[in-house]
Amino acid sequence: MTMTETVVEVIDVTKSYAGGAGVRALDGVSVGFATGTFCAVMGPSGSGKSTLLHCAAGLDRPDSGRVLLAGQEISRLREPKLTEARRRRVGFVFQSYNLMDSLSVWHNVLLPQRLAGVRPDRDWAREVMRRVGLAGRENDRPGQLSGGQRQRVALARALAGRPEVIFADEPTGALDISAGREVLALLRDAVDGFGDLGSRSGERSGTAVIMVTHDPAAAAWADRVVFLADGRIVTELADPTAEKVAAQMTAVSAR
Ligand SMILES: Nc1ncnc2c1ncn2[C@@H]1O[C@H](COP(=O)(O)OP(=O)(O)OP(=O)(O)O)[C@@H](O)[C@H]1O
Repeated sequence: MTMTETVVEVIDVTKSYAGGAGVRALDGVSVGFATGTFCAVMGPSGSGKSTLLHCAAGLDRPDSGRVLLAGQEISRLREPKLTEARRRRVGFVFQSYNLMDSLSVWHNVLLPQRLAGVRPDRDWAREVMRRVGLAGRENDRPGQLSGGQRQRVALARALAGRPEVIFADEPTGALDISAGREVLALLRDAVDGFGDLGSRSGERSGTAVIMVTHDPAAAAWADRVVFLADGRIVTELADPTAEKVAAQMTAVSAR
């Protein structure tokens, strides 16, 4: 059973930004994210959610503290080793899709592997396209697709590399409720089962998802919600419902 293994471990991380009054965006954050689980990160605007996501994903470097990705300390890695670790283990889904409009859907999905110099696994990429409901749209350009379809391409791109963890920053922020729900259901599926098909060893149950969101209904798809305020983790919730998350957000915002 791999459920209790930790895929991302953030240990006493601090991060400040030079501008303004020297804001401490993260103030000694320690949190672990288990393999094959879905965790939402919530908190008021400016509480440090994106900074946490970026530090945990190796997109940004902490001032102090450590980040372990699948046991490897990425907070100490320099380029190009950091990029390599990210490409090997991590998928990303952003609010604004971040697709290349000049490339077909298919080439967008394969792009991270191409950039990593890995031979793309086309059979798996086709399977992933089917899973996200976009089989047959491979030759379309992103501009021909709806927002929800574009985000599903972004998810296919993330899954195509068989990541151990997908970092999602407001993945439903630009979508209407029904398109958002489809994306959340797919993230849930990726955690619950896509990994069985995608895993090389066959041992792993699914990919982990770490998702920043402002929406209690989106957070309710997760197994666990951690709440940030002023750069610290203040509380967390297991088996969330939208109502419980909204109540906790109100309490956290009133601090
Ligand atoms: N590049 C930057 N330069 C200067 N300050 C920054 C930068 N990025 C974030 N900050 C500051 O760090 C703090 C945490 O920001 P962060 O974006 O992580 O919060 P957040 O919880 O994701 O906010 P939001 O919900 O509004 O996206 C804020 O005070 C923000 O103004």
